Amino acid sequence: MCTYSTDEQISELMRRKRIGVYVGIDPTAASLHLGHLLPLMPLYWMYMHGYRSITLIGGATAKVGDPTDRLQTRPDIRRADSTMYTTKIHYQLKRMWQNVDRQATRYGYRKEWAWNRELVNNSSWYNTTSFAEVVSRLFKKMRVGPMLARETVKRKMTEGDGVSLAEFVYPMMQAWDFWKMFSGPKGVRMQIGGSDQYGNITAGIDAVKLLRDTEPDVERKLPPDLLHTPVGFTVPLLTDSAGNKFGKSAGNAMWLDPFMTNSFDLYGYFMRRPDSEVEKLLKLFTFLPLERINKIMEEHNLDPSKRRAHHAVAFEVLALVHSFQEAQATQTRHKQMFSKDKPLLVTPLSTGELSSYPHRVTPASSSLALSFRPDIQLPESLILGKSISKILQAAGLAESANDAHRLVAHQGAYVGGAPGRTARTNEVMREGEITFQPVKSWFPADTKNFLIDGKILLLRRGKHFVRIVEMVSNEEWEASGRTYAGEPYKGRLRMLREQLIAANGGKNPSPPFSTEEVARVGELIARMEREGDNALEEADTSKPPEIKFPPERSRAAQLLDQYTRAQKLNPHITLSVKQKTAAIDKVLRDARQVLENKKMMRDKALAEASATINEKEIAPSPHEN
Ligand SMILES: Nc1ncnc2c1ncn2[C@@H]1O[C@H](COP(=O)(O)OP(=O)(O)OP(=O)(O)O)[C@@H](O)[C@H]1O
Ligand SMILES: N[C@@H](Cc1ccc(O)cc1)C(=O)O
Repeated sequence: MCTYSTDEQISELMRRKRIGVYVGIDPTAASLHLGHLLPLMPLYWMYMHGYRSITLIGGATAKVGDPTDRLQTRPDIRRADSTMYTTKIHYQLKRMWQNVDRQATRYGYRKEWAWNRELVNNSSWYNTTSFAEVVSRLFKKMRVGPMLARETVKRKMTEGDGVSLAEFVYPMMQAWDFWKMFSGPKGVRMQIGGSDQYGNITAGIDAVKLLRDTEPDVERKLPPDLLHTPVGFTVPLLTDSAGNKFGKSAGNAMWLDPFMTNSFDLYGYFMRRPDSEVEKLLKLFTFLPLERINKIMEEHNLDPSKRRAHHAVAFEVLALVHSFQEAQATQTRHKQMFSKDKPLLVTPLSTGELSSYPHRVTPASSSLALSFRPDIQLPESLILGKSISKILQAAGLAESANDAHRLVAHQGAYVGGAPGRTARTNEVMREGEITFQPVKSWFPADTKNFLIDGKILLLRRGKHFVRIVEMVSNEEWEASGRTYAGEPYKGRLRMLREQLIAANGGKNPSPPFSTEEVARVGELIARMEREGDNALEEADTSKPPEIKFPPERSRAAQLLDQYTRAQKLNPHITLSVKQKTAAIDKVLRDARQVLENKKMMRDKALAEASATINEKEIAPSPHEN
């Protein structure tokens, strides 16, 4: 770790004052990634030791884009995307903060009054600070020479596509954030970042000192002593095997969004790390005390093939990023998959997977928040033509239209827009900032007043369940073959039934699907949603599951029963008809295989039985003669 103040100064500052500390992240992609955890871990540690800890979303800075270590200017982000990224990252950070509390309890830390955390967005001050203020307070005093001498600026100017004025002042925007939180009640004294942020953080420290020392308002002037000294530190960068920084720009990120990198793959990433790295990873990525890490390493070294240390780090990261239950479920699946006794064909649904289905909308459940897909698409005919209750239901935020009505009546649903306004008078929220107002019943035609960039609608149930709805044209929706909850003439039951029949050559399967088969369809569809068509291939390798036939009842009643179960397992299907049919087809093939095996076995058993009978008939009985 590298500090921009001596270690002694920093220790003394932290000993004498509960300083505020922050990590900033620009929402320039739809998710955080593993690399972000590295600066966040020391922030979390400081939180657990009573320092005011702040995660800052760079809603304003993202509009410029940090040029550090880049040769090409970042492409502009469309407003709709930037709203989506900001919202998603906001809720990811929020969920991780909740998990930090849970992990801290697991490790015996007791939450105290001093534990203080905050999630802020720099748009909140950039949208109100005047340009003249920044120019006169900061730009006027900053010297261009040292800024021009920065390696990253020189390289981009000579080897890259040049440096725009906005990019040139980017470090000053970051510095202004530092100053805002340094001089205000947050009392921020420290900024943490990856080692690529060294230049920005040191530039920030210089700027904060300058702003502190040139404060014109005597009432606000802070003394230049240790307690009012900005400091910073950087953490090493997480790199891939070729030494490239892990991140969005390099295109090698392991995303923390389970829909972008599923839990199984995230776990697998840690399982594949070389033995030489794993101890370091345990120290960087977990809250395990050092003695525990030493113990784990001792046990690991006794039999490295068991990869004990790898499992430990993978488990801890998943518990922090997703949830403890998800970590447990993924670990079980991983062990089953790679255990020496052959893998199960159907890995059990994890807690997260099971709770991902909107019929379980219970805002208190954390694992639901994990698998609750925040970004979805819905057609224009719904968004612009139907009531907000219908939209809430279709977005999976309400179980039924009635539930949605109740929700709206009790002001439990929110829509992204300017606070204090109504559907009639709403103004789109300020760029880079995410604000909500309670949903009130309004005419369907008014929903358009909440559309950001003409196509994004933000909806929220309670505090945590957010949906970023992208409105697509009706043609696109039809072509995708998707359905939404409550869509007229497209009940999932009806569609699934039609597809099952279609997959069976136009006839009702005979015998009808068993409960296990229907469950498998549901599971395969859920996995395909997350993993793509690979889910089918993976499941292909071992023997099909044992199928129990349902008791004799009317075939129609049984079918209906099974479709209902399938729907419950996965009512929010966003796969195309083709993909769903493929899943069903696969289950049918397996079922046929089982039937054939059973038939073969039955034939064999019959043949053996008849041979025995024949033998009996032929062999003379001991009593004969
Ligand atoms: N691979 C990584 N290892 C360590 N820290 C990282 C890594 N990637 C990002 N960070 C840190 O996370 C913080 C926020 O980074 P941010 O998302 O704003 O940019 P970024 O991920 O570096 O983006 P890009 O890849 O587009 O440059 C910074 O402190 C940055 O140094
Ligand atoms: N510049 C940082 C993000 C950041 C933005 C604003 C800040 O105040 C701090 C950090 C990065 O791109 O990695």
